[in-house]
Amino acid sequence: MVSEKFSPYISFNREEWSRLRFNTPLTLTKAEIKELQGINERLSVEEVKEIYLPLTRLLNLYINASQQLHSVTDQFFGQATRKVPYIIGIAGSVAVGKSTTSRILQSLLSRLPEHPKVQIVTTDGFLYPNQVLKQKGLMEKKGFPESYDIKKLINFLSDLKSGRDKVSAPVYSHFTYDILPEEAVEVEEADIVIIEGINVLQTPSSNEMLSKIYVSDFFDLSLFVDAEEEDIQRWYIERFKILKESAFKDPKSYFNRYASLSDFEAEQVAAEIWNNINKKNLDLNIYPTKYRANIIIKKGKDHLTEQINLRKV
Ligand SMILES: Nc1ncnc2c1ncn2[C@@H]1O[C@H](COP(=O)(O)OP(=O)(O)O)[C@@H](O)[C@H]1O
Ligand SMILES: CC(C)(COP(=O)(O)O)[C@@H](O)C(=O)NCCC(=O)O
Repeated sequence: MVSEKFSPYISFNREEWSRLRFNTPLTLTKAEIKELQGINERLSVEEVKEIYLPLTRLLNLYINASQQLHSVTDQFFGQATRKVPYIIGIAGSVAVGKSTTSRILQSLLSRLPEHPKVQIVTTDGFLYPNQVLKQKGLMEKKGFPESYDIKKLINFLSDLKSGRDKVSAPVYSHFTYDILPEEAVEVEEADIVIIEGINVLQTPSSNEMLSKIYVSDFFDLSLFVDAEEEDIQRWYIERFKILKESAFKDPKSYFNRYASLSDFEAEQVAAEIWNNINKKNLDLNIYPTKYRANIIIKKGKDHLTEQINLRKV
């Protein structure tokens, strides 16, 4: 816990934060609101207006400031350096809403007057394939730090920040529950890249201090999506039940064996996976990274943001 008095963060409740929208030039037409709801049909329009528009305004100011810094550095060198993307890291538990947050920000940031190209890369693509996880005895530890090829992720970020025009990342499928060996996501001439994943604020454990480089060293800004554990568990179980009625029904789905479960049985199975894997990972490896973030978004029971903490320095 960071004590209020000495906290490096300024805290805003929902109302205080929503006032910071001021006159953000972003207005949302009905069509745009519809498009945003396509990201997540349960997303409330108030949440977008009161939380995400002020956040977009702040990110825009940060991005502009970083571009100015880039241009004074060029002046100092007396020559133009290569343009590099602005990188935003988004961390938080499994099922806390990282993908939803990333997609809302992608949509709003790409509407800024400069129309930046915004791409999302999820770090699950850097998990070892199931075959390797099985060999290492890590199938029950998917998402734990040791289940990721962090060197590969660091190399990817390093290529991105060194100004390469085109960088590719591996792809993970929640449907097959494995890496898709034939697929890759290309990041090409992006202005902003959102790196989303449970592990993005983690530091190497002392026995793997081979590299002193952290994933977050490549971030211009980081966000932690936070909520109470009991709420996240509920969202995890709800999502599992929705998947049981949709994706799991496909015989090719990894979880097809769960498609015929009753709702009650599905709740038991999801709670078991949550408690044995994701909750342990949250307590051990994810919550402890929260105060490394520049911005902490704390959501309440119904996914509505209750508090935003903004790092002062
Ligand atoms: N802002 C939101 N409003 C309503 N529902 C949300 C919101 N964010 C996430 N959810 C729901 O919570 C669950 C987890 O969200 P998701 O973005 O998939 O999490 P993560 O990427 O962290 O695993 C999903 O069922 C999603 O629909
Ligand atoms: C692949 C993940 C580690 C990544 O989490 P995400 O980025 O989707 O929040 C997670 O979805 C996962 O598979 N955890 C293992 C236990 C489970 O099946 O939920």
